[in-house]
Amino acid sequence: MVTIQEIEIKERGLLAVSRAKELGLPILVSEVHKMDPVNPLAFFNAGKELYCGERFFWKDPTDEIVLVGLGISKQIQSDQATDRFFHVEKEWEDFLKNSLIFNTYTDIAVGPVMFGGFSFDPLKEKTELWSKYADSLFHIPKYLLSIIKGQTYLTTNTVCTPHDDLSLFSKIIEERNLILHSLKSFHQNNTASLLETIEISPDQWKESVDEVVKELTNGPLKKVVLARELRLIFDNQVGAENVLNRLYNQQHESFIFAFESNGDCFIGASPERLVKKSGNEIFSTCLAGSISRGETEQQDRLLGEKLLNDQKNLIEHRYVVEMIKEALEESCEEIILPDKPQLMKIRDIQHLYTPVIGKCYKDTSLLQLVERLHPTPALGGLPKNAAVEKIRQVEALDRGFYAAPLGWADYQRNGEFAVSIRSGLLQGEEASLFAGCGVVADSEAESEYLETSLKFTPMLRALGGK
Ligand SMILES: C=C(O[C@H]1C=CC=C(C(=O)O)[C@@H]1O)C(=O)O
Ligand SMILES: [Mg+2]
Repeated sequence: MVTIQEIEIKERGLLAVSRAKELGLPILVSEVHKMDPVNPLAFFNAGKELYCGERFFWKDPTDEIVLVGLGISKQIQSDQATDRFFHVEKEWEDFLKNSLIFNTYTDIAVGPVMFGGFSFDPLKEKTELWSKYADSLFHIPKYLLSIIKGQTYLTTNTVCTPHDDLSLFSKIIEERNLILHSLKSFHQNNTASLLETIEISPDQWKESVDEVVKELTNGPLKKVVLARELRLIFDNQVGAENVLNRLYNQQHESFIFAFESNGDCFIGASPERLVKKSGNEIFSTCLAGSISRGETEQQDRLLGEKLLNDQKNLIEHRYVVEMIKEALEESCEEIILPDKPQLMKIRDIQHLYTPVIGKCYKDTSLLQLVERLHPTPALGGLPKNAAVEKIRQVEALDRGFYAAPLGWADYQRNGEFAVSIRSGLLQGEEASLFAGCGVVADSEAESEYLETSLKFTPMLRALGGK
């Protein structure tokens, strides 16, 4: 268990109270403690009573970084479309400016960390579906569990206003003890059964693929990613912890994420990194081009070989590589990427995959990189702006946070964003699942339709529908 140095916390509290009064501003006090190992799912679950609707979960594919946040000590949110990445970064940096950070550890992703993301397209008309998520939305949690390369840390973030006194810190100690004492291992309880699965306008979607294919043949558009929705109806509230637990066990090779906001939960298992920044090292992923897994080892290998040699999929992939390379070249003094894609095999699907690494210039920020990259042609298309406009016009779906950057940034300018695909939005007794595919001049509506069906599988299974 964590050694809770209550006296120390109160001393720090005094310092914060006097600083907040002196500056007339809210002050963040952030403290990091090392802990014995904690099951991250149990930590998420421990917040069910006190912090339901204010939790997040993140795990990268290698388990190097696992983050679980409970409560909201500060929220950064806006529906502003212009310069949205810049504004989030500015608010984050301003918030950190006067903070008191007590962190003696060198690992990344401990101390003040913001978690959240952006909508796919802030200019698309918002529907009721995504009314609980602002176009830019980040939470700095009250309690952050960070498991970094197997080491466990607990960060406690307290925002102290000029009107607060020391009692604020006594309350925090009490609350924290409550969470730590309620950490018991998580047991799956299946309270919601699937009643109905509704495909949202599949014929209309196929028609839009045909329409886009015609345009692609005549240029200048080269690729447009089109997405659709599957709506699931249950007999009871769908518990985020149950779905998360299943994704964690069933899709462990992916980024696993959950992000609650105002009672809804955006959740998924994405295989695709947008960008990671650790110091000045940059990692990105080109992922586009898909085929199913085989039933036998041999069939699986043949399918993989077919994908590696398939012109339509190679083109779909090449557009992504070209764009990511170009975007990163602007910010990096050096980038390295293989000249041919390899296969990424995950539970239900295999993809063409090209990893990219780079070294960015000293003054490059993570959100600048996110802005340059989003959306890559794996989610938007090529050319970028024309493709996003086309999606805005022809796609019936309100994508919200689907296919958009979701991730974390720490106070030392490190962070990672995945592209939130293979995802769904839990809303009480309903869930909306999203899947899209890269439409190029050689695309056929029926096979793109089947590809999107395959991409629903991981979320469907986690929701008990497979
Ligand atoms: C847009 C999605 O997948 C993208 C990522 C990998 C492969 C893709 C494809 O082959 O079409 C898509 O570009 C999705 O899963 O919703
Ligand atoms: Mg595809």
